[in-house]
Amino acid sequence: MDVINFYGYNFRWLNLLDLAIVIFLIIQLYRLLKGSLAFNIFLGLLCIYAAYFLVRALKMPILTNVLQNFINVGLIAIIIIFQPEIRKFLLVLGKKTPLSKDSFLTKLFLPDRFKSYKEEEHIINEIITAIGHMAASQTGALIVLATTYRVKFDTASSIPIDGNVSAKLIESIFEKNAPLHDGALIIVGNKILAAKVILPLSENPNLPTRIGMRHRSAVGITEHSDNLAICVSEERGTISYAEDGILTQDVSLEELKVKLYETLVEGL
Ligand SMILES: Nc1ncnc2c1ncn2[C@@H]1O[C@H](COP(=O)(O)OP(=O)(O)OP(=O)(O)O)[C@@H](O)[C@H]1O
Repeated sequence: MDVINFYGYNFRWLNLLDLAIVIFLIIQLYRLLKGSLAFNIFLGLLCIYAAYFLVRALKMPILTNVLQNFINVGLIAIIIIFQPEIRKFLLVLGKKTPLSKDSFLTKLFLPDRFKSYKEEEHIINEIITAIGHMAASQTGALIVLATTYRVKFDTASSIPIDGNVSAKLIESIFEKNAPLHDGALIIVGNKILAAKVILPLSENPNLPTRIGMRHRSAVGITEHSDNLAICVSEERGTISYAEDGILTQDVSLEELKVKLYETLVEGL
């Protein structure tokens, strides 16, 4: 009953489900890796798997043996090589579980679901004021808002601040001749944690070629962690933000405000 006959081959429904799940996982992996350097490694691994099945079907014992051993050791290599991508995949998966912070169940049963968001609104207003002034005066800036996970950065080159978020403080840090204006400013909760932070540069070859290091590092810091990075271009005075490795350029202050609400208020 549960066996299907297809051109003389017998399949069970579970075999089809098995195949569908594998195809689904390969498509998800493809979407996750597309555009990154890891994508070429992924294609290389797929070729090795295809070669393995081919030589096995052709009954070539030595090559089958060699490729089989390579695949066995390869599993550990895959975990090491794809560690950032696996992290990102699990992060996305975790966001969609019934107990994640933005799930319906969590919002329903969270004891402080009616709390007011005065503090977050204050932070948003201060950031928007600073970004507005810096965009108008074409002052280059890069701000990272670390949301769920503590952002990891090179503490050796950065300067710890630990000050309350305020427009004046942000603007004075990015003042063109100020000693801390280079690099990124990190905000965690209601605190400016550090300035002059060097961020990892994105290696995504699909980013627009005209963007420089500031925008590329904004993308880089959001590729493997749950952060929002905001840039003001010194060259053009435009505002952009990066999230999940995607750069949205030339946004208005209103659009940025909506994004900040989504990140700091709705994401709670
Ligand atoms: N890895 C990095 N991490 C943080 N900030 C960086 C990094 N690399 C460069 N920057 C910042 O970017 C500035 C240089 O920006 P660059 O002109 O290359 O980029 P851009 O994206 O074209 O920005 P803009 O439009 O403001 O010119 C540097 O002065 C420094 O403050």
